[in-house]
Amino acid sequence: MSQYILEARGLIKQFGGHLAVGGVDLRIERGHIHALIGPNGAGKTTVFNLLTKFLQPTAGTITYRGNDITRARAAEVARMGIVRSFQISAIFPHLTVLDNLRLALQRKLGTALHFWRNERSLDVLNERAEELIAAVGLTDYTHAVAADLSYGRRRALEIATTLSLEPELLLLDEPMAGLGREDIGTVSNLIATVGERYTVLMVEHNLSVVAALSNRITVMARGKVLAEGAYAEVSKDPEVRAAYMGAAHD
Ligand SMILES: Nc1ncnc2c1ncn2[C@@H]1O[C@H](COP(=O)(O)OP(=O)(O)OP(=O)(O)O)[C@@H](O)[C@H]1O
Repeated sequence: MSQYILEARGLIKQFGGHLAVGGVDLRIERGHIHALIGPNGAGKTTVFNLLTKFLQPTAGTITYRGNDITRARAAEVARMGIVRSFQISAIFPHLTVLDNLRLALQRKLGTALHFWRNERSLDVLNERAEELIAAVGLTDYTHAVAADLSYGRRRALEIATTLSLEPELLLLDEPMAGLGREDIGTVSNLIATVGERYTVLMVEHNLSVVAALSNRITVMARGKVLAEGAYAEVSKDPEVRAAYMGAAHD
């Protein structure tokens, strides 16, 4: 078994005449929290869209657990265990935390019509929902309505609904976006915990969070990979500093 759960080679995405991703190689090691960073417009979201098959690459290959998924469909790769948070795991604001989880689990089982007839399967569902709620630290909020939760707890709920799909590779799209300082600490700790069980690839602009959480980072600028490695090394790279970190820290 390769140490890399996902490998992208020579990824290119052209939008009309615009080269959004211009030949990106990316390797995600199993068990790592890997961050994809770079200034606005670098191509990070486009890479996420290519990996999750929301977009088809103009050229290049993507291999997941040794399988070529370059031409696979989004639903297929999700079933294979590449699950993206925040875009697809919409939560229902008027439902409780428990009901959001039950719904997410029910969707996954695809037994919407028959499910509620069988009380035992309902119990199994409740048990799993409660496990997931505990895993993201929301047990005290099990019966709270999602809309009443703080932003940080809502994000925790989003992570729980994503985990309900049993991912192997979890893609987090700017998990700190819109959070206040206190919530950043909570969600950051949660990602660290989640990272003990799952491989994580995250796009994140908050460099302190990236520095604290990531085993490895890839820096993109203008559609290309500028550098890759541990945060401590990469953050010293003059080219990276000039393109991104220097600008962010000055
Ligand atoms: N659907 C599209 N059609 C045309 N151009 C696009 C499309 N999606 C992205 N682009 C362009 O591709 C480039 C890369 O965009 P992308 O959103 O991937 O960058 P990003 O690194 O995620 O930026 P940000 O940090 O601001 O989210 C940008 O110039 C953007 O305008």
